[in-house]
Amino acid sequence: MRIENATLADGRVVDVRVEDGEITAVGDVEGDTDETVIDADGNLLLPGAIDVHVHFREPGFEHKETWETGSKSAAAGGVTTVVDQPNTTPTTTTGEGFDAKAERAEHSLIDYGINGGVTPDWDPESLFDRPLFALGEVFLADSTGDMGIEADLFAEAAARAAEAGIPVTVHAEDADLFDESAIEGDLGGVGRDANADSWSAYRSAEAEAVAVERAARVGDEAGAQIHIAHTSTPEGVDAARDGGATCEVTPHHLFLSRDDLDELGTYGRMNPPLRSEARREAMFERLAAGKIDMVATDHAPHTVEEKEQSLLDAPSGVPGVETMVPLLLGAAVEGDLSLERVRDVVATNPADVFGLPAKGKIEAGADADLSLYDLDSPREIRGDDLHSKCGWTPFEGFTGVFPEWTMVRGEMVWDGESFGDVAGENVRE
Ligand SMILES: NC(=O)N[C@@H](CC(=O)O)C(=O)O
Ligand SMILES: [Zn+2]
Ligand SMILES: [Zn+2]
Repeated sequence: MRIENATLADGRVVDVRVEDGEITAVGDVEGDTDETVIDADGNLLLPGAIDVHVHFREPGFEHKETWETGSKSAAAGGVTTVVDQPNTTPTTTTGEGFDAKAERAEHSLIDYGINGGVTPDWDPESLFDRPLFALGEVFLADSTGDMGIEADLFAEAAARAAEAGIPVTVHAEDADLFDESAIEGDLGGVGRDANADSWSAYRSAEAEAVAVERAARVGDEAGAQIHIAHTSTPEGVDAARDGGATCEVTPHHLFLSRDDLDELGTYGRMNPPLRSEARREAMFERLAAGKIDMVATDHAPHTVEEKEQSLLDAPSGVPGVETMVPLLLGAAVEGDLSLERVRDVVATNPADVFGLPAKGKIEAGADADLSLYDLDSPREIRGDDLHSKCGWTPFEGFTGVFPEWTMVRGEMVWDGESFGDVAGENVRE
């Protein structure tokens, strides 16, 4: 197969040859009359995005998402590799738990990694026996699934991960610094009528910075590679960098703030919570300046029915895997971010940090995980148009640039209208 006349993020206009699922040449590629030709029409060709933080909910919560619906949503948003988190039922904290998830993951249309989690009753021996992507997300405070652990168990987990040579992804919030008084009294009605700003006051910014600092220090002492999940504050990002850890930011912490909670209500409840507009801007600046390693979505779908409850009863989390690249490209079109930066934070850097040499780049020898974008055709984001099972988005009405098509290892998984019959593979096997 030959992709003709594609513009890369660095501005080069090239042809790309794809053979047996791999990129074999980039540049002026000799024409071959026998092969399939895809005309890129001068549009932007990006390496498939790698989202190292999704919750595809299977096994256990198939009413929220499945590997099939989650991976379709990802593909339609230009994501070709995802990493799933352990707060499913059973939890991915034992070899058996891993196997149960691996069986479901065979329904994925895109490539994937499976993280192993830590709970007091985990079984590190059998868990580390499996092809883990990373240890994580390790919850230092309770979130969906109530998998928060104590300090000594975290230290033990970091030591074991160091021994096994795998990174540790940490959900860093310190529950001792949560402000319980913020969630007392009248928190409004259900759904969009709830006072979700209380959630942001409750799970304080300080609780993140302190936990990040500790995670980096404990990881350093254990000799473990620490990656901080969903940093939501500039203080958290700076603490990660100072402590020698890498970090990710979610699209919702880049594009939404406490100012949006009036409208979002419980649909804007997530952990860590939305922050002030000033902190959101500071996060965006750090991303643009190369101080945040990657964007990862923390795609955490819950149904409308579940969100239509009081602030304390509605579960935490928002979907996002399909809108990550579209929103970032929308920002690039506005001049807020360079295209190379978008490429780096969604593909190149996650591949580097997590050791995926065949992924995240457009060059000979890499997997042909690719997406094509027409930057002249941004469109309005609407929950109804997206493919997650949950059926809603916190970015309703925002503008995004969606892919014309997406391929995984040379196979068309999304052609802009329908999904191909592609079998995703575990990137660690
Ligand atoms: N982020 C969230 O608010 N929720 C996530 C769990 C998590 O990542 O903390 C979920 O699984 O629903
Ligand atoms: Zn988390
Ligand atoms: Zn998460």
